[in-house]
Amino acid sequence: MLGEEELIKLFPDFAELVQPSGIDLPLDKIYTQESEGSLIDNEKNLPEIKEMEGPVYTLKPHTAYLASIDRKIKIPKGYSMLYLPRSTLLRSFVSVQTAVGDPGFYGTLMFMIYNHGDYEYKIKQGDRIAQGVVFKVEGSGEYNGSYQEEEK
Ligand SMILES: Nc1ccn([C@H]2C[C@H](O)[C@@H](COP(=O)(O)OP(=O)(O)OP(=O)(O)O)O2)c(=O)n1
Repeated sequence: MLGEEELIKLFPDFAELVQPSGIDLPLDKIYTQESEGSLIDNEKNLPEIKEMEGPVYTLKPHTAYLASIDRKIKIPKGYSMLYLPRSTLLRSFVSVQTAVGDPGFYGTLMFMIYNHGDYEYKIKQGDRIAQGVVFKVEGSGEYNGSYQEEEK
């Protein structure tokens, strides 16, 4: 796992968010689900989503949302990221569901937030919701999937 000094060099856009062994990831926007979706024979049909009005978002009980992370991220080739929820959210009955950040990925991270509680939960744009931890990958390939964006 990489520490602060390496992370600042590899993720300069996130310099002020670097922690001793990871990078804090701030919430940008929250989206609601607006239609059905499917995954059949690797044919993806993502549900339509609608941006909620911010900057303070109210998460209804027992409801799932998508959450985009502030600023685009570039994961350098040879490194992979895993995303873990901020424990304050877990202590508040809210989970952040994530997956793997592949070597070479560039774009906006999109996580799922679920309010497991019986009460509403309020969260503001800019607040940190997860921490990314970075690992060196031996013999790494490079991501070129459907969520890759073009670097400017
Ligand atoms: N919770 C997450 C986890 C990852 N990613 C980003 C970084 C990953 O490098 C990229 C692709 O993630 P996956 O490989 O998990 O996605 P799929 O396998 O579904 O997509 P593809 O078929 O394009 O590989 O999406 C994301 O936006 N949100």
